[in-house]
Amino acid sequence: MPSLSHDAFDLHSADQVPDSYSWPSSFLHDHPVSAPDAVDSIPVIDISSPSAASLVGAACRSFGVFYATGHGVPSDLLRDVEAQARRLFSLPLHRKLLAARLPGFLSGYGRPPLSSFFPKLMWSEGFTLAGDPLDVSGNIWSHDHSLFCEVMEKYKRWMKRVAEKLLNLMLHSMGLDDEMTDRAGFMKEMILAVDALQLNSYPPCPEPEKAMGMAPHTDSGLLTVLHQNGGARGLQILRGENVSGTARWVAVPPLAGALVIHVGDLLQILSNGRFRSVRHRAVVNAAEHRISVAYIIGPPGHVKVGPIRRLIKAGQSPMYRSVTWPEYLAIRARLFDKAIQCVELPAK
Ligand SMILES: O=C(O)CCC(=O)C(=O)O
Ligand SMILES: [Fe+2]
Repeated sequence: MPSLSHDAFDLHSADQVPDSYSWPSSFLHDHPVSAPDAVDSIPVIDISSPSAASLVGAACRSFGVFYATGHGVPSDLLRDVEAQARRLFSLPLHRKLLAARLPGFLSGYGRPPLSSFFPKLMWSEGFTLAGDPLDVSGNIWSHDHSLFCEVMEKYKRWMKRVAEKLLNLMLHSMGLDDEMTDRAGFMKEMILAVDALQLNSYPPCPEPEKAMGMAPHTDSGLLTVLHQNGGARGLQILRGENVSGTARWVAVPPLAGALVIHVGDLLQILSNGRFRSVRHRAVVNAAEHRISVAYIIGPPGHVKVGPIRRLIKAGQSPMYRSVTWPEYLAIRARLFDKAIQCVELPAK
C-alpha cells in the first residue's frame, strides 16, 4: 500500500501543481458535470420515518447514493469529528509522517489507498483508522491524543448504529423481514462487522483545473457513511454510466446535518445486482481546505457474501459467486474497477 516518504511533497504549501499531480484533461473531463436538476437530484431521506425502507430501496436501485437525515447522530459530534480531523491535518507534514502507513498495514497516514491504480498522484492526504485510534494518533501526539481518540471512538460507535439501521432498511426494502435476514445469518454476523474511519483532507489547490482530489472508484464494502464539512463542495457521482451517451458527473454538495450514504460493491453482490455500487470522485478547489470522514463497513472476514437466496427468482441463477471481503479486496488489488465483473456468474 503506498505511503508518503520523508521527501513527500507538501500539498499545503504548494504554489503550483507539479507534473506528477497534473492529470490529463481527457481524464478530468471524461464526462460533463451536470447542473443538478429534477432527474439528477440526489434523494434526501429521513431514515427515521415509516416510509424510509421503500425510499432507501428506490435510491439504492436508481442512484446508489442518498442523503440520510433523521440519523440521530448529535450535531455537536459531527462538528467535533470534523474539528479533530482538521486539527490532525493542520499539523506540519513531518509530524503527520510519524504515523505514516506501513506497507501491508491499513491504518496510518498517507496517500489514498487507491493511488496505486493511477499513474498520477491525487491532491489529498488521509488517515485510516482501522482499529484503536491511539495506534495512529499516539505516534503524533504523545500527550494530547485523548480528546481525538474519544471523539473518533464515539463517532465510530454512532456510525455502526447508523450503518446497521441502514442495512436493515435496505434488506427490508427488498422484501426480507427480520426473521429472513437473521436466517440469512447476515444481521447476526454484522455484530462482528469490520469497520474503519477514513479521514480525507483536500488542501486548497493553486490550479484545481489540473488536479484530482480522489480518482473515480466504487467503495468495496457493504456501505459507506460519509460526513463532509460544511462549506466545501467536491464529491461527485457518476450517473447514467450504463446508458450509452448520457453519463455525467453529478455534484453531491454538503447538506447541513445530512450524511451521504454510498452503496458498496459487496451490497451489489448481496442484493444480486438490485442495488448498484456508485462510482464517485472528489474534485478540489482553490479556496477551501475540504475535509471528509468516511465510515466503511463490511462483514467479518470469514463471512462469504453472495446473493441472498430469497432474491433469486425461481428458475434464475445468482448473478455473482460468493466471496469474503478479504477475497474481494485481493481481487480488487489486481483488477481494481473490473473486480465486480470477475465475480459475476454467466447467466444460465
Ligand atoms: O471526500 C469525498 O467526498 C470522497 C471520499 C471517498 O470517496 C472515500 O473515502 O472513499
Ligand atoms: Fe469512496
